[in-house]
Amino acid sequence: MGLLLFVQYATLLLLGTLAVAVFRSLMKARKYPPGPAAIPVLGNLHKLENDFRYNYILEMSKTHGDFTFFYNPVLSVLVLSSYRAMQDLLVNRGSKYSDRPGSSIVELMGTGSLITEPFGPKWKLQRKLFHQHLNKAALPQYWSIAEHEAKRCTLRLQRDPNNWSDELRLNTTRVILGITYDARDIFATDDERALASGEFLGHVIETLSPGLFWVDIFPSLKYIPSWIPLLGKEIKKLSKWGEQDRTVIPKSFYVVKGQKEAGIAKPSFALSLLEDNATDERTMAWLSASMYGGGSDTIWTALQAFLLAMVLYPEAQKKAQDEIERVVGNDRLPGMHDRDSLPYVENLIKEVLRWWLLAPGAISHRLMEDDEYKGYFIPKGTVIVPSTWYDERFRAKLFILFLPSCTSRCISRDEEMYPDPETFRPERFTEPNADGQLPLDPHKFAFGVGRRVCPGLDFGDMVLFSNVAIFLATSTILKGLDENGNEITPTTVPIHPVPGTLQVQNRAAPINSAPRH
Ligand code: HEM
Repeated sequence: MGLLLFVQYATLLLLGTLAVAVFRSLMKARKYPPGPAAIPVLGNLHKLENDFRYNYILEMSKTHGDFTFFYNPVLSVLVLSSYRAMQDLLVNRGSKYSDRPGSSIVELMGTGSLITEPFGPKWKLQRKLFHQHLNKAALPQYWSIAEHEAKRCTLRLQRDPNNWSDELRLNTTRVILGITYDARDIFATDDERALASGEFLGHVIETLSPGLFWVDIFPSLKYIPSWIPLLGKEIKKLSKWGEQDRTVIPKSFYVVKGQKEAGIAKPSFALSLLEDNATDERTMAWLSASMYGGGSDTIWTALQAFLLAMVLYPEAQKKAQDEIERVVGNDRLPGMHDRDSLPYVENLIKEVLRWWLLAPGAISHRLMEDDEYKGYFIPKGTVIVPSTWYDERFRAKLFILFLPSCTSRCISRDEEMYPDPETFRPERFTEPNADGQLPLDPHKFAFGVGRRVCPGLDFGDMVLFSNVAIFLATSTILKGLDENGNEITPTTVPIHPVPGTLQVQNRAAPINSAPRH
């Protein structure tokens, strides 16, 4: 071995030893929250990549308690596994824990949305505008559109249950784009506006997956020329997404603006923003786009979960149908005014939210300053994951990343709170535990916790009720049959059952009758 080579090896060895020593002293000096064992330099975040599965995190939370820390020198992740930890950090320390990852990506793409907006005054204003239109008192104006679409969807499902997933998708798209832009002329899921909104949502989701992009970790990389291998490719991809979204997404908003100027605009969220001159036009356009971003996939998924639960748990379906028949009768459809008189249906909706909620809107937060919790140090910039469920779409490319998909999966499987948690049982919400407490209403976590809690909660819940009540009053969903006449039992994972696995039968209330308002 030449002298030069020897010196090189020796230097490397020295640097390595130094790195390990620095790492060890850092880990010692700072008492990080519990997590799997860390290795020098990489920390332990790489463990998530190996087996970032719901079970793995559940396992971790059993070992480490309410929170598990995945350390890495450039990006750490704190997974919150209990409602208590979420309350402590996201609610009680909301001013520190309400930022989002991904802001440098959004900046690079030149897009926007309430979902990705960094915590601050601009975010606050947008929340206020959202709230003005989607608060509880504002909801009655949307009842008829939600019910109309629920009836339309049910009718189409009765005619062709094979297409159920697309029909539910179309239903939520028409409701959301309907209230946002009065765009009700969407008749298929491949409508340009629906497709563009769906793609935009996909981009938002990826943007929010912490560490999926290097530029999110090192924002100055955005200046890297696109011809540089690997990193340049990332910049190119994000720039292309940005261009695509910027070209298509604001279009619907400007259609409404044109209609307003021509005096032919019908009431919509976008029109109200324009009439109130609520903020600058660009922000209004992206804020309107956030409606679809936040509301479409979430309601769609909850409705799929509802159908799946009805197929797998026919006794729950029957009980809900009996209640509707008893309270509402068979001459008309159930409406929002009936809601308080339908406790079983109400609990069924809670159970849907608990049992299977894949909320792509379940979004991680970013800690804005160093913090200490229960004696542990949590560094500024740590990504806070108030949920612990894996979804393929959020899979990270690099050893440092991943993301959650659902705020509720772990809490929803808390056996103390929800005994036999994998079973769908609406009755559980009427059964007090040994301390006389009823189980936590899943609305309290399925829509997020803290200052960034879903601003579409009441609206989304209203759309869910309309669909569930109208569907159950008019239809029964059954397992489909294979070519030999044998029942097909859809699986719960993945959530989407294959077309052909369901049958929908007409029943009781006539679909064309009106709900009572
Ligand atoms: C079943 C229906 C829905 C579920 C389960 C759901 C769930 C969620 C969750 C878990 C979050 C993240 C909260 C957090 O970061 O802590 C969220 C955020 C959000 N949701 Fe929803 N959502 C639903 C419906 C809707 C609807 C109908 C809209 C709009 C019309 C909407 C708009 C939003 C927006 C804009 C955000 C981001 C808020 C922010 O970052 O400040 N969501 N949602």
